[in-house]
Amino acid sequence: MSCEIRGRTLIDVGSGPTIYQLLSACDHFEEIVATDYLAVNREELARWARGEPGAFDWSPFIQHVCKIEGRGEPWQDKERRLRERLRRILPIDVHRPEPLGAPLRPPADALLSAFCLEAVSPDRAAFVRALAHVGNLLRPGGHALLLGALGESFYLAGPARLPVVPLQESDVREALAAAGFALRELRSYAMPPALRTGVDDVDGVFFAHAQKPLEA
Ligand SMILES: C[S@@+](CC[C@H](N)C(=O)[O-])C[C@H]1O[C@@H](n2cnc3c(N)ncnc32)[C@H](O)[C@@H]1O
Repeated sequence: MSCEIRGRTLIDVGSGPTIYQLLSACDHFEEIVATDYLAVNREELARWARGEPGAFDWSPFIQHVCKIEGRGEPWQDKERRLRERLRRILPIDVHRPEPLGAPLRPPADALLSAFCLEAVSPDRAAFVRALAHVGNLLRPGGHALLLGALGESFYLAGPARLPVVPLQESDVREALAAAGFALRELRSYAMPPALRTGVDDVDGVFFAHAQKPLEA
């Protein structure tokens, strides 16, 4: 993560039941706010944060992240740090202009969202609106880091076939501009054949770093 992306609060939009996306980010913020629409996902995250028996075992993922970060940090230290910093797990609906139901106080220094906005938006116009809504959680000058699917129209979650709005890189670029963000970096990666397992029809993933402009 770029050394300029740090601060007091990071909000993760549509966390699901997962923490992989927070493992490196948690070193750069005092507080992590996780969010999800579904109570079942928030409860699973809370079980992990409390270290309850039976919660999903993220330790192999934490060990792997420590290895690729290459600082020789014991993985237990990172696990402890993320648990300490993950203080709030809140309900969210990105389709509302006020996604948390009330303003985040203080607004976040950075926003992270992985595979959420395109998965919950029925079309590109709704994706743009969702981006603008989550932008309301950020302070002026705050950073948005988005990870998402390209060219995906569905994914399977157990027996459910969930629709996704298929995006091209140009759609991501245009949506960020239309939602009022300044694009800093956009990278795309093609999905290697070995990862095309049939649980979705994703073509690739994008990584976007954008910034909310400073107020005039
Ligand atoms: C594909 S999952 C991604 C979860 C996680 N970020 C990850 O990378 O694995 C999309 C998430 O969006 C959540 N979601 C569904 N509707 C939503 C809404 N209206 N607002 C915010 N999140 C929503 C789902 O509950 C789900 O956890």
